[in-house]
Amino acid sequence: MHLYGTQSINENGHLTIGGVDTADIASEYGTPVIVYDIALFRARANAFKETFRKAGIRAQVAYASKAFSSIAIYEIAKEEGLSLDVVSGGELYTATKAGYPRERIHFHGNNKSYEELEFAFEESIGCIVIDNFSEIDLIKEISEKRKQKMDVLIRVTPGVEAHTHSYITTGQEDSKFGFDLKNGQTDEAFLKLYQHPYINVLGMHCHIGSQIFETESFRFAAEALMTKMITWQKEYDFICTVLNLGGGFGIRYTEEDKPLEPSAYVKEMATIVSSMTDKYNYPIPEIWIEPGRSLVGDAGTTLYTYGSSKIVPGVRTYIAVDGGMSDNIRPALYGAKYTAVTANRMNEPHSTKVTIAGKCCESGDKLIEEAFLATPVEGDLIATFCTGAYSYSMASNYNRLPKPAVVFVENGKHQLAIRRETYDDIIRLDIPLSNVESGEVL
Ligand SMILES: Cc1ncc(COP(=O)(O)O)c(C=O)c1O
Ligand SMILES: N[C@@H](CCCC[NH3+])C(=O)O
Repeated sequence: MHLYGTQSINENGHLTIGGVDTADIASEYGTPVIVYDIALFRARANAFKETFRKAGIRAQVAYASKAFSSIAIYEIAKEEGLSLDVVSGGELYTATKAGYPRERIHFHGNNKSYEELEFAFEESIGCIVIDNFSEIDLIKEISEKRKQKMDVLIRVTPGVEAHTHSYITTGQEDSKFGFDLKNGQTDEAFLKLYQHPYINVLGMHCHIGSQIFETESFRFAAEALMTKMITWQKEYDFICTVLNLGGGFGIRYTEEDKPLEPSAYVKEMATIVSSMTDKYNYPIPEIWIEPGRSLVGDAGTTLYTYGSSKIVPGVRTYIAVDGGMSDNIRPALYGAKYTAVTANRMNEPHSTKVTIAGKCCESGDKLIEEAFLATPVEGDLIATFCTGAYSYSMASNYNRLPKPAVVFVENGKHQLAIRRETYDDIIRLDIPLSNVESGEVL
């Protein structure tokens, strides 16, 4: 059994995280509940930052907060000195509520609205990552109207195919994100921007995909972007000061996943950047990265209660838990694999093969097709590991299930970070027809 971060087993045979008994968390906050190991998040953040520091590379590590966005996690990211990647007005708003230093906020998105961009200007954020030609027009319009400067990066698709699930690759040419590097779009975007009085092009950005376990694709991407930067120096005497290579660093969901140390990726990036800058006598740019999953993924554990079961003779035993695809869509959406344990009986052999099903009205609502648990007893506390990234942030109210609570643990203490939704939260936007003035009813 593989435990993550501060996870351990106490004298009662219970799973503990951050020195806190998961059975206590379940009884205090109910289930499902997502528990974040904050010490592990801090360690992961530090590992990236330290690698750059030791290599003597000027860098920014931005937390790609689409993986898990909340005021509390932004507060921790801020404490750790991370920059922040946001992809919507909602994430930006959350960051402002967390008091995030505006100069460290980077704004992404392939269809930022006028209002979202204006919000970014109002907040004087650190940089906007421009994704397409319509956005260039909007940014020009807003910056000229406000007479306000803005730093930008140009997002490009370098034509790199990362080896991962096709839905989570983003760097290939046929992608909805960014300007194509090879067909002239990137140059066209650059020419529209680089002499603008209010727009300051810092450099280029790419993100080639997610859950990547090799460094080669990052090398190809860095090489492709550096080559373009060198061309712009020759042709327009323009120097990019930032090279942003995105996120995508893989984590261990199951034993089949073999994640690399942050240093492996950083070394690869640094090697190619320094060899090309040496060769072409180009000033070394700052390297920015945007890890999401690799900062929060394995720091999150979801606790569920096992309620009912069904045996399909000769086929499988389903055990159903009190959450499902509503709090973790990844198995249904990507066929993502997870591991689980019986958190209240950790010392018992985990040798009973079951399928862990959710409670949504959907046959595909299976969290783990083949899980090995202690012989299941109704009421067991089932923990699924590595649910810190893209679970809560992709959660829904399908079947009008309330979203789970989120609890942070560290050094034997626990703290509610997002309260469990109530039924009233779920109906709060509903407008009963019976409320409508008579005469206007459908
Ligand atoms: C632009 C960008 N940056 C960073 C990330 C974070 O990726 P990951 O969570 O795989 O590190 C994503 C998501 O894939 C992204 O689209
Ligand atoms: N949501 C995806 C990753 C998408 C990353 C954002 N570009 C996942 O769960 O793996």
